[in-house]
Amino acid sequence: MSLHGLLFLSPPFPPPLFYLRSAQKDKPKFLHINSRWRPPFISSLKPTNSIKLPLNAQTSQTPLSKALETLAKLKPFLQTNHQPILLGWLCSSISVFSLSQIIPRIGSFSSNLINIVSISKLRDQCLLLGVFVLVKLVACYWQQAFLWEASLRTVCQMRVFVFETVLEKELGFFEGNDGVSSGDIAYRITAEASDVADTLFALLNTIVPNMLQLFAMGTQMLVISPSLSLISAIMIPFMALVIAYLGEKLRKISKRAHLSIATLAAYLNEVLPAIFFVKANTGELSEHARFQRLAYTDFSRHLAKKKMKALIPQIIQIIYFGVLCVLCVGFLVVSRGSFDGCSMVSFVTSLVFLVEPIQGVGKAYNEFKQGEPAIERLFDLTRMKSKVIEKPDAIYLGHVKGEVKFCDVSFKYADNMPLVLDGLNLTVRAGETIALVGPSGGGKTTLVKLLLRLYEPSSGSILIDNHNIKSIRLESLRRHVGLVSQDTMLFSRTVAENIGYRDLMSNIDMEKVELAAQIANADEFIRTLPEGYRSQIGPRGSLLSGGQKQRLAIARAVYQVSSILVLDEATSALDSKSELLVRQAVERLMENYTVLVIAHRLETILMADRIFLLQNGKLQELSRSTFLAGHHDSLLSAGAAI
Ligand SMILES: Nc1ncnc2c1ncn2[C@@H]1O[C@H](COP(=O)(O)OP(=O)(O)OP(=O)(O)O)[C@@H](O)[C@H]1O
Repeated sequence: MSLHGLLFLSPPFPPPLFYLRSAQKDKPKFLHINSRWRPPFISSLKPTNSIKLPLNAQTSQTPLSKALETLAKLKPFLQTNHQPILLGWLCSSISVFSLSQIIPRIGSFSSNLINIVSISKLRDQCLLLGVFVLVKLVACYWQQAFLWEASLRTVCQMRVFVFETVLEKELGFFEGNDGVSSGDIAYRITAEASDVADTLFALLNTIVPNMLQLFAMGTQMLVISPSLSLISAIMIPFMALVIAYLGEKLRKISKRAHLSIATLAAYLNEVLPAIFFVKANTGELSEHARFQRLAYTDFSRHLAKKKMKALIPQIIQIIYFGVLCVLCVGFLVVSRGSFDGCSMVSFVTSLVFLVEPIQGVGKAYNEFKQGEPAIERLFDLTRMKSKVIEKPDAIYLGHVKGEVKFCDVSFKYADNMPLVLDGLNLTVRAGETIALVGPSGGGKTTLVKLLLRLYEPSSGSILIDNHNIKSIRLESLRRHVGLVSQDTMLFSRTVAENIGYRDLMSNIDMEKVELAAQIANADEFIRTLPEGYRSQIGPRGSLLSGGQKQRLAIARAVYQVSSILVLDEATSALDSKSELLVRQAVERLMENYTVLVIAHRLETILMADRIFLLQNGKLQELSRSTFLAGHHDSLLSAGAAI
């Protein structure tokens, strides 16, 4: 496996809102970069790591405990946004109050209109009615505006929190050891988080206004007929049971729909970046068939979800009105004569207005059940603690000479997997260059991952200048170990931003950028680009040639002023001129750094001070003559890294 995996899900370049874990680890803060747009709430976003989530739930839960657990996850985020929520609810009570004033006024206004009372009285009534209508409309607008702000802000904070947690995960999480593909992660944080915003809005926009209406209409019914109100009230727990049952069904169907769309997104994420390969191998037909299958699965699952959503309100209405009619008719027959027609009309009118909020609550509950899988899947990403943990007393290394020691290092990717490295020992002196060769799958890349502390060794230790890397701050360690990976990971940014990637959050030093480019033999071609160092290089550096990409990657490693460089030499063949330029750049690096090179070219191997063969988890030093005499050919036939 190549180093491609190391950067497979590299963080995207700063979005408008960017969360920085600064050098002072305990003081995270939000920064805004290159963005004119600034959401009004952003200044009040709380640092996300101040949010404490409840512990994850256990298996075998009832729907209610599951719902409560989901709400508990949202609670800390909602609490930080209590202000717009309360303002929204205040507006909703003003709106309900206005409605309660409008309805009787419309009645008396229309009767006055028919009976032609004085014009001035009609005008006053009309004005008052107009004021209440206006207040209701304005309150209704602000209710929705505040509640949308609360929902979207909550989701924005959740996204930042989840992304921060995802970034802190060890590499294994992204390499699929936990079964989550990068496309799936992206889908959860983008589209599914938007679903959560809709769910939150539905909940917040329903609870208080509907409760108020329920209360107002319930009081009116109680005044008209307490016994008939009691009969109607009996229906509520029964209806709650029906709604809960159907809601649980909807949750399961929604979860399947979420999974199918996430699979579709993950598939596209995998196949579109590989379109070059697909076309070169005329794979369009098979990819089309695969996409069609996935799209059809998604279609059928979403259709099932929509049908269920449409069915639920109908079932609720049929049951509610059916049972209520039977009960009311029975009551009227029993209490014949004691209930006049006018009271009956008022009672039924109130009942109709009472059913509306009950249905609203049912709808909101179903929205919640529909959004619950999205919330679960989003927070699932925050589970599983990284095994690579920075010690609280980890030290910051200002300068290192560059001596690297592997002491008895063993490693396997999972308990049920074979050892990739088996009691490996290696000492690289400061300033020395060693070439690592060996058969494909021999563990060369794994060795590098351990040095960068992207994984933890199963046993043994790795030292840099006699400091165990476990006792060094991760940021400091990775600043001292520069990496030029086989698959040069470049981003859709300018040349300067790609070279000065380390300093994107502060100021990129242009002098250093140019110097690094000169060392990497890249300066010349960069100056021929339309805007020089400010030229955009396209997605993944698509506007550059293979050799130019490699030199840019080398320049990036040089820029970071590492003492130790890991070079995973690209296997892709370059034309002889490009190859010479890259080799010259590598030679320059070898003069100033401790270099571990996973070498694929004979010239590079021969440039190294020492050559090591990594095979069956063990390391064996080869003299130049031994290598040339025997191993060169045998390694080539075994598909080795030369
Ligand atoms: N994330 C992973 N999870 C499980 N196994 C892995 C993972 N990454 C690599 N392996 C396995 O570990 C072994 C060593 O892989 P590694 O990538 O270190 O080899 P390599 O020597 O760099 O190979 P190549 O020269 O082909 O790039 C291989 O058998 C590989 O299948």
